[in-house]
Amino acid sequence: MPHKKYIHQPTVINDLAILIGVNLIFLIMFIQFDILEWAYHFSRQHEGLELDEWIPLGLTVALSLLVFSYRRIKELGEMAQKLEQMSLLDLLSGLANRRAGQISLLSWCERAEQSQQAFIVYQINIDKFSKVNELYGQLIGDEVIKNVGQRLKAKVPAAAQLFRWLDDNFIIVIPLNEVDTPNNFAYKIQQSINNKVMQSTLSLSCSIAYAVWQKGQTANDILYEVEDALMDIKHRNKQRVKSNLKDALTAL
Ligand SMILES: Nc1nc2c(ncn2[C@@H]2O[C@H](COP(=O)(O)OP(=O)(O)OP(=O)(O)O)[C@@H](O)[C@H]2O)c(=O)[nH]1
Repeated sequence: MPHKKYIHQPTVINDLAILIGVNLIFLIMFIQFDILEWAYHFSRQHEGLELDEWIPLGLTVALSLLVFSYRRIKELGEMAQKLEQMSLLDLLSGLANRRAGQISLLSWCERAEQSQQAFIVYQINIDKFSKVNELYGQLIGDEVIKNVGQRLKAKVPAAAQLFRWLDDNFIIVIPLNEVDTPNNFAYKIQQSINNKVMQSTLSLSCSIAYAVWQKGQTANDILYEVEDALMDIKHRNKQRVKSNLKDALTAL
């Protein structure tokens, strides 16, 4: 059975109210005009119409339609659930996508605000990825993205989350207490990517920026911060790690 969030509650309440109202009117009519008694006599007087067969048949058809509708509603709910899951997945890498990340970051900020437990957002960008496409073709480029995604996944602990953000960018959100030092974690990630890819001659490197959540920061604030840091190192130099660590630690 799909989760109740996939059932549109206001229309359910509306429809139930209408059904109850209509059935109450029928009930009053049945009592007022002795409908069953009348139907019984009518069917006796008009044996040829076979009403004693048609009426029970009508009831079983109504019951069947009820079961049929219930099963279709259930199917629709399950489909909505699957569509929602698909809308949160990046089809190429199989990782959670940017939409999932944006939704999830809101909860990270909310939880951090309540518990004062900081977290870190890392943004990882493959250096000169467009060259991979140019030299080896888009399909190999796709394989590289998948491969990098798998390497990152292997480095991400259960308490953290990994997203394919955009193009050749990935985001990792991790509680601050899950890393020995934020820089070390960044270097570990960098090492796992700065390698030959898929046993080929193709070698990759990446740039990483990170921002430590500070009290009062919204999801957008921290995303701007990490993106800004990444742009900065991309413009200056590749294969670097940049962060707001000093500011964040003093603010905690
Ligand atoms: N094969 C493949 N390529 C993609 C995909 N998504 C984005 N790209 C390509 O990734 C490239 C991203 O390149 P850019 O962000 O411009 O820069 P870059 O070449 O990585 O250079 P720097 O970021 O400056 O190091 C573009 O050429 C996009 O066409 C994808 O899903 N598959």
